[in-house]
Amino acid sequence: MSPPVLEARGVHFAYRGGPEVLTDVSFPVVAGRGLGLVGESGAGKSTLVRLLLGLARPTAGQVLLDGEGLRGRERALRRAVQPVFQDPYSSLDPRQRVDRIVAEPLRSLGLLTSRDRRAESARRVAEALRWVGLPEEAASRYPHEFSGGQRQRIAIARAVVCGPRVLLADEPVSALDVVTKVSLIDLLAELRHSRGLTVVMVSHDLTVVASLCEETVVLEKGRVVERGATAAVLGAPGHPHTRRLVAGVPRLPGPPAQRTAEPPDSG
Ligand SMILES: Nc1ncnc2c1ncn2[C@@H]1O[C@H](COP(=O)(O)OP(=O)(O)OP(=O)(O)O)[C@@H](O)[C@H]1O
Repeated sequence: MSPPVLEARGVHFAYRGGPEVLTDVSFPVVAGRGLGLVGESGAGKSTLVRLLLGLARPTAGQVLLDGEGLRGRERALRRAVQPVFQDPYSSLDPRQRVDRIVAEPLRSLGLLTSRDRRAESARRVAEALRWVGLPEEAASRYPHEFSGGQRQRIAIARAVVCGPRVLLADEPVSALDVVTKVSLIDLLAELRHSRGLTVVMVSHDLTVVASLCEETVVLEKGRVVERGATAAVLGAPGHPHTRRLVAGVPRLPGPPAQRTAEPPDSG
């Protein structure tokens, strides 16, 4: 059996001089199975994302890509795992045009190999923009010319342009209004199928996790307190922390109860 595409194995982490913020965290990311990372603010989700992206090293334990440690494999990791961050305003360089922003992974990973690299880059950027539902002419514009939802699409185009296997999304929709949020979730679901992407998603919003992820890992104060199939973890939570998270999901009020029809006046 092939190893998980990505795995945290006995991961511990402390920021310099600080207390441990992740303790013995282990879980596999199985190719094709979306994984949600949930937990209260400060639980360590974003820190874990940084470790999974190789932006910081565990103080003990390991992050594995295809069953092997990351040391010396930074390029393979970047090729396989691409991030999408929360804030579509700060994550795109306002001085660069969209074509340059989206092509960045192609350039930095040395993936433009044909003789006419400009043409190859333009073709691949146009293709990525199409995958995320943006018109080709978006390539020649600047980030400030787009709405928040469109900017997040640009960030997703940049993430998928190099054909990664995993999209690691840290609160990718939490800065957006509900309608835009739903359309982006639909886009991520579609990319999962059309591009064969495995999505790992950090979200405060359990409904987002439930709609996109087959597996869920629940973190509390840097420890995994529950993990498994999302339907089981969120549907019938076994740990008090998960029960609190589930109980905190706001529910829309139902339609007003229909007034029972008055019996016809027989009088
Ligand atoms: N750069 C840093 N230096 C020191 N401590 C940090 C740093 N970043 C985060 N922490 C601490 O690490 C712990 C975990 O933070 P982290 O941001 O990973 O949690 P989180 O679950 O992503 O929270 P949120 O949902 O609010 O984003 C917290 O106690 C936080 O204060």
